[in-house]
Amino acid sequence: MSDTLFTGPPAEIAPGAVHLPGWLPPERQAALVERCREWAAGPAGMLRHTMPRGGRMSVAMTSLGWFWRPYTYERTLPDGTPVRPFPAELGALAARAVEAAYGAPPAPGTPPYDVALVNFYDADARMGMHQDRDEAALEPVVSLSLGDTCVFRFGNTETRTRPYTDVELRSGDLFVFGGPSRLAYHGVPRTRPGTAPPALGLTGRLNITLRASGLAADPAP
Ligand SMILES: O=C(O)CCC(=O)C(=O)O
Ligand SMILES: [Fe+2]
Repeated sequence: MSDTLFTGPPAEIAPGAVHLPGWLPPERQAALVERCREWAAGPAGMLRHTMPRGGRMSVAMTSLGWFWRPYTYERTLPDGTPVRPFPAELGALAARAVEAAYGAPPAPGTPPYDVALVNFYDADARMGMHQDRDEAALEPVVSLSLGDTCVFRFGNTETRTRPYTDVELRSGDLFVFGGPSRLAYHGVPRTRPGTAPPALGLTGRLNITLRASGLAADPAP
């Protein structure tokens, strides 16, 4: 099947929420999967976080730039080890993604993209409806999907429930949500195991979100 079958024009799913199918070419997808393998190796590793009420997330994740755990960003890992730095290549990717979604790159002087969450979904992993609201900045969230297709549920800012739109996110798809949709509830009710492009050598789904934390890199002591 042609990879270009799924490339298409940007689709506005909600005001400020844009889906760009097949935005990342296959060779860039493969390179990014390799980078994810490096990032997953440490020092934080892929963690399935425990939620405040005791449940364990089914998605395994690591973060770059800042250490995310429910529901905060920290400058170091729990044992004091520095967090793996946010790679410059991801900052450049975020800027290109914002431009592709909205027609203009992030304005000069806006809070920089400085944190990436790398999420891994095995066949059983899901992510419940939530808002991305641990950031102190409201720059758009940039989301890249690799590997298995998933159902991405994109809702509204008021409730975890309807109205929402289910979108299939395939390997290479870009989804950007900002502006009036920046705090919309969203989640991943399921993936479609075995749908990853074979050339990626990936069993499961990776999702990378790029965000501006809005947090000071070197807060005053
Ligand atoms: O896996 C996805 O597509 C969504 C991930 C997500 O919502 C998050 O990391 O906050
Ligand atoms: Fe999210």
